[in-house]
Amino acid sequence: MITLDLTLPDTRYPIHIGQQLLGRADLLLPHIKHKKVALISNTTVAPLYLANLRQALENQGINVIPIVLPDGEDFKTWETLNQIFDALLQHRCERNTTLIALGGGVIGDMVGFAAACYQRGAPFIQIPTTLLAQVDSSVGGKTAINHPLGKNMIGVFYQPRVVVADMDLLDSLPERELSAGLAEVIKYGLLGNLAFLGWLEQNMEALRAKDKQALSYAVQTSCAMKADIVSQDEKEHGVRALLNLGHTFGHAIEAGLGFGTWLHGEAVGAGMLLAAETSRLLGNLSEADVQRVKAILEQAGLPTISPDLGVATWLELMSHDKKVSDGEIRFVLLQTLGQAQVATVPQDVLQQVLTGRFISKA
Ligand SMILES: NC(=O)c1ccc[n+]([C@@H]2O[C@H](COP(=O)([O-])OP(=O)(O)OC[C@H]3O[C@@H](n4cnc5c(N)ncnc54)[C@H](O)[C@@H]3O)[C@@H](O)[C@H]2O)c1
Ligand SMILES: O=C(O)C(=O)C[C@@H](O)[C@H](O)[C@H](O)COP(=O)(O)O
Ligand SMILES: [Zn+2]
Repeated sequence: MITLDLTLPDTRYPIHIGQQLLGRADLLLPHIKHKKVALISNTTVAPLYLANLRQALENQGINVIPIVLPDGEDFKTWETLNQIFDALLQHRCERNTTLIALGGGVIGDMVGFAAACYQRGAPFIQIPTTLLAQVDSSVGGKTAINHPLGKNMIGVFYQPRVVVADMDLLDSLPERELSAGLAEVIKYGLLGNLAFLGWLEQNMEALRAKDKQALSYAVQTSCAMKADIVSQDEKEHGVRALLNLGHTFGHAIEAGLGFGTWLHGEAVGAGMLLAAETSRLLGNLSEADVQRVKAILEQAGLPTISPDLGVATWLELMSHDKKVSDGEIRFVLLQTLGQAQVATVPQDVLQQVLTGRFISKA
């Protein structure tokens, strides 16, 4: 096991990465101050892993309240959030009851939001069970639910007390979900670490075969980069926006097609290619660079052609992006491969991208 540290002005927390960690109550106990926890998961993950973790905690004298939510991005809503609050209140959970998120990014984002709101702030712990959640969503404290008009529109920044990423939990992860997680991993290479991008190109087969060493290295490198960025800019006033590479386009795909139609990682992957194409049209990337981005997405098993939403719909959806400032859409683009920046894009360039070769013609 290796442990990274995320240090912020008001808090710091460990990110444990390794194998056989799910039963390691000793990693959680220092962060659980009262002897009651709400263990929150979904109908897919709970049957696989909830009992194991529950037993480990109960063996230490912890009272565990299991809460099992419906599964899916389309359940990242007020209604599901309210189910958490109903259960917490019915079981007389207190302000000091720790909420544990056991699941992918949807569970993590909702449990974090619930924890931030419940009695004005209960402690919470992230136990990410997808690659995407292990490399990205469990770290950094962005929590949210969706709104029909846009992704993650209602939420707060609220940090977990500890993150435990167990590579063994990925054994049961479907191939499509693994690929979706790889999109966020590739994102780190593109936005700030060219050497890592090269490593990913060399090791993509091992990652897709769920080689534990390769996965562990990818999770460590991703979390180290995210922790470094978040520690400089917790609330996204500056450099943290770079973690949004591909997301302005990607969130439009998710909302435009209906949440859950394309996976978040798939939409981000296709969005990163649109960002690369935009960067080429602005003179920053070469055609070879764009083809390199396309190739690594294909290697990861990700789609590279975005749905044709129609330019007006694209623009309308992207106008809700959280980086919009004074009505102007701000994109994360590439200066070179391995270096990102936030920039606006002239309308004619945007029009070209949204009707171009990476948009479905069907
Ligand atoms: N807060 C952040 O910084 C941040 C970062 C990236 C993404 N996100 C959010 O995360 C969400 C996407 O997360 P995700 O890709 O983990 O999706 P997800 O949470 O929907 O999980 C994907 C699917 O895999 C299942 N699953 C989870 N773990 C499993 C396991 N070990 N074995 C078998 N099945 C398993 C889930 O039940 C679900 O069906 C999006 O809502 C996105 O907006 C947030
Ligand atoms: O942690 C961040 O910052 C990110 O932007 C990570 C993204 O991968 C993630 O999808 C995030 O939820 C998107 O943020 P949003 O502010 O655009 O909703
Ligand atoms: Zn993301």
